[in-house]
Amino acid sequence: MALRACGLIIFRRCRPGTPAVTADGIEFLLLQTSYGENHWTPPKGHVDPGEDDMTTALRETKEEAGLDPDQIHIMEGFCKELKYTVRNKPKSVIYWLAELKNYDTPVNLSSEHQDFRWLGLEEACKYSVYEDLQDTLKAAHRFLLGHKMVQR
Ligand SMILES: Nc1nc2c(ncn2[C@@H]2O[C@H](COP(=O)(O)OP(=O)(O)OP(=O)(O)OP(=O)(O)OC[C@H]3O[C@@H](n4cnc5c(=O)[nH]c(N)nc54)[C@H](O)[C@@H]3O)[C@@H](O)[C@H]2O)c(=O)[nH]1
Repeated sequence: MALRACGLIIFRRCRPGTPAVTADGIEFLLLQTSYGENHWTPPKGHVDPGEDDMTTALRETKEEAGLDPDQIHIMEGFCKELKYTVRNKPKSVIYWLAELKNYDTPVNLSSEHQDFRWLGLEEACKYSVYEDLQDTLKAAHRFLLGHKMVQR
């Protein structure tokens, strides 16, 4: 059976009236593992037995980034599944998209990660290296640009 993991692509938008760090004001959160290849991904992790996918995504976001469900807003209509192979086993990762409500909310890492960055799309794609994750970030970015009118 395929390994299954779920997570959240967390983004934040610059505060109105302050200079944007990126051209469009959108920044994505990536975490760097403290083990293995020290790779960068959004917060995510394995689904525990009996756990539903969204519960996993929220739990891992809390454990890995220190962000509570009430500090983020899940964007309706965006969900992507990535399929890749880890140690010769198929793995499926489901990502939803979530906005950090307050730009200044601090990120608190667990021992599983050694660093984090808020990055514009171009930089986020450089850090994430995997083509499928890059495509997912680009899709999330396109989705957000289409949602400009409902910016909260
Ligand atoms: N010491 C040590 N310990 C480890 C290691 N490994 C795990 N632990 C322990 O496991 C716990 C983590 O548990 P959770 O948090 O529940 O799970 P996940 O978040 O799912 O975490 P993983 O890191 O297992 O899974 P991936 O991120 O999927 O990376 C696996 C490989 O897949 C590739 N890869 C990654 N992302 C993409 C992508 O988007 N696209 C593509 N195409 N490929 C991608 C890349 O080649 C990468 O090397 C930790 O606490 C550790 O104790 C390790 O090597 N050494």
